[in-house]
Amino acid sequence: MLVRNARLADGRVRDVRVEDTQVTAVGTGLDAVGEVIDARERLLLPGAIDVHVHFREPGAPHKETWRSGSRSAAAGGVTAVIDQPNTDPATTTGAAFDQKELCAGDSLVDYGINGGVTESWDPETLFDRQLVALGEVFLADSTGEMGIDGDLFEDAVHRAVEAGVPVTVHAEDATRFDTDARDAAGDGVGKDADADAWSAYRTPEAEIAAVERAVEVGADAGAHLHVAHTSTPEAVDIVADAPDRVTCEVTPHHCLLSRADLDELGTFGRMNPPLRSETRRAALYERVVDGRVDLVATDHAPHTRAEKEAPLLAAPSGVPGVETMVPLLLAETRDGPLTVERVRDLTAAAPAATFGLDRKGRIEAGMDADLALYDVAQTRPIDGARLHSKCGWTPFEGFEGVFPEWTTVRGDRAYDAIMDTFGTAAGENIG
Ligand SMILES: NC(=O)N[C@@H](CC(=O)O)C(=O)O
Ligand SMILES: [Zn+2]
Ligand SMILES: [Zn+2]
Repeated sequence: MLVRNARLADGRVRDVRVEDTQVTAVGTGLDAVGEVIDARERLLLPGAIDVHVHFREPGAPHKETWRSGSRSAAAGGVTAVIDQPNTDPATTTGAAFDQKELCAGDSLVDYGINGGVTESWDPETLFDRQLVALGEVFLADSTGEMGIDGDLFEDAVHRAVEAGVPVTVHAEDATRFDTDARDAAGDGVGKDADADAWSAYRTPEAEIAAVERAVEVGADAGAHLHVAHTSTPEAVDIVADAPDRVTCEVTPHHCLLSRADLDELGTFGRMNPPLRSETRRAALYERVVDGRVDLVATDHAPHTRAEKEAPLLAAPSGVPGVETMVPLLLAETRDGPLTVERVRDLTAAAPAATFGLDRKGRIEAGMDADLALYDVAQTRPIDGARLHSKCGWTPFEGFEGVFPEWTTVRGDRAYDAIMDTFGTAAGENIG
């Protein structure tokens, strides 16, 4: 196929030739091969790589399956995902890894699988598999109750260094949570709940202290340490001041939502780490814009509406996001502070570089033909009912988004917006 006259993120207008699974040329006036797609006035981006998703299989297919989650990804311009280990069973042994890999066979997009750490993990068999990273390693309980203590964390980091894999960490220190604030939560349900109590409970200091400690452990061990879903500017600054092999990600929800939105969101806005003050949100987003933050990832954590329609302390933590990440960020290039190049780097080039995915993240000859085409002039309000995740809702209801016209995974059409249809191609393990 030949994508003719596409605008690339840096503003150049180029033809992009795709043969079989790869981009074979980027240039002007290229000879046609196969189908020719007129991409004039359209933006062509490398498929985004979401390094932090929870696709829920095995264990909770009523929340999400590899099929539904990967459709949601493709419809949002995401062509590869990395799945986290808090499934059931947790991905803490070789056998559990194999079980997840079977489920991931249903994925429409490429995928990596991370390995998890609990008291009962089996590092021997786990490191025998093709992990992308160890993690997210939970330093405090979140969905799946996989919080571990400091000694086990140090041990796990050392083993990861021996195995040559990065460590992704969920950094919150539960000893610094404000349990009185949690216990003061009323019994309102769903949108009527006092969800701000969750933000008061899981304090900024709990994240800052845990990131400080994790970075120390990682640096001492010579690890590649990646801090998941950093939600405070202070934590980003600790990572930015650490050696090069310490990296961090920030989610769209921590950039675009704050405690001020919790009246509206109620328990649908409960997640870990929680939404922060408007002041911290703005300072965090500033760091995403100026390059102190390495990359954006969604922490796509779907739970059903019925599960979220509960009192604050009974509702599960987490929000979906894999389908809305690139659309929201591209909308922010129209009237917000981001440039299209920065969006490309945050969602594709940097995730690929951080996790060593050599054939992904850039549009160049020899790279996988993971592509998404956008008309940045066209935004539409995000509507939870039209998204493809099983959960059927979004914390970004009504926000403007720039959605892809189509997405390809290694040269195959994975998503076509005109008919809202999906391809049949199978995603591959990139671990
Ligand atoms: N972020 C969340 O609030 N929840 C995540 C787990 C996690 O990333 O902590 C989930 O799996 O539901
Ligand atoms: Zn987490
Ligand atoms: Zn997560």
